[in-house]
Amino acid sequence: MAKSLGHFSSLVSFTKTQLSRQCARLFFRTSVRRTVMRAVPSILSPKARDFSLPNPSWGDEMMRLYNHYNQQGGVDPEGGGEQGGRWTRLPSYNRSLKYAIGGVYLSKIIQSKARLFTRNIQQAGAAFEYVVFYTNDKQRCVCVLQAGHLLEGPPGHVHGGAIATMIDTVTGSHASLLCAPVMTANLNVNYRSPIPLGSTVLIESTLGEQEGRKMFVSCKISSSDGSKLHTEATALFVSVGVSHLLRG
Ligand SMILES: CCCCCCCC/C=C\CCCCCCCC(=O)SCCNC(=O)CCNC(=O)[C@H](O)C(C)(C)COP(=O)(O)OP(=O)(O)OC[C@H]1O[C@@H](n2cnc3c(N)ncnc32)[C@H](O)[C@@H]1OP(=O)(O)O
Repeated sequence: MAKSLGHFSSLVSFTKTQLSRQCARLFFRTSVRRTVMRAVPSILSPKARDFSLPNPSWGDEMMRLYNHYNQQGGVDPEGGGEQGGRWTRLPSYNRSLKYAIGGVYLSKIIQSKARLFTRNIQQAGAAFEYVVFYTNDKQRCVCVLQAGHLLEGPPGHVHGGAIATMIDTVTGSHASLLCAPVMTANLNVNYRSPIPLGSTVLIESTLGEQEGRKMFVSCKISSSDGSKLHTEATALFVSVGVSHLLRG
């Protein structure tokens, strides 16, 4: 940690203008894919905790579904063939914006106490316990969510804002796989049936049309056995340049 802080501190002296200029140059020089790959080692530092791995708070259903999707080369039960049918787990940390843009960090965010909204509660199992998997062709993502007791809205059920948060997170992570960074431009949610607090549900995200910087993603939440539809949603993500994030 001290080592990485030392690394960041050498960048702290960047002015906003200098940083914006450098980021813009780097953004155009490198492809987004390469940018993301360069960021991966810093995200995957040995000291960072991956929150999408099992912990003792995970119930039987959460574990069952985790094991189902996590099996190496596990095949999607709905088919999809070799190409789209295998699932890969997406690691998850408590900082979303450790974006390293060709080695230049967003220092004003790094210096803050910012934490990823869905990963900021210490007590395991109290809030959002989830893991996201994506297919090889990146057309689909599935999230297994166990909704903890701190997410209560209506008595005994999950708060609608918490549901929207998870939809934004899953569809946003999905869009980020294809073109990071992205921002949510539009999110439409239809709540069909309440989600019992403590239950485990499946959040499925499907990539729709892509038009330039725009990515349309649809999403549904169903009970873990698929028998009940809880929520349907559509989202629009717009890919942005790093300078957009620095605008403040
Ligand atoms: C190393 C990195 C690794 C990466 C991997 C990360 C892993 C993932 C990690 C953790 C996952 C967490 C995932 C969480 C995800 C959460 C995301 C959020 O919650 S974002 C916060 C809420 N959103 C905002 O605050 C946006 C505010 N709005 C804006 O900033 C702008 O309006 C923006 C960027 C959306 C668009 O602004 P413009 O100036 O860039 O572009 P313009 O020209 O306005 O729009 C572009 C196109 O989009 C359409 N558009 C824009 N907004 C629209 C809207 N609301 N409805 C319909 N169309 C819209 C426009 O009509 C235009 O379309 P035409 O190109 O003309 O066809």
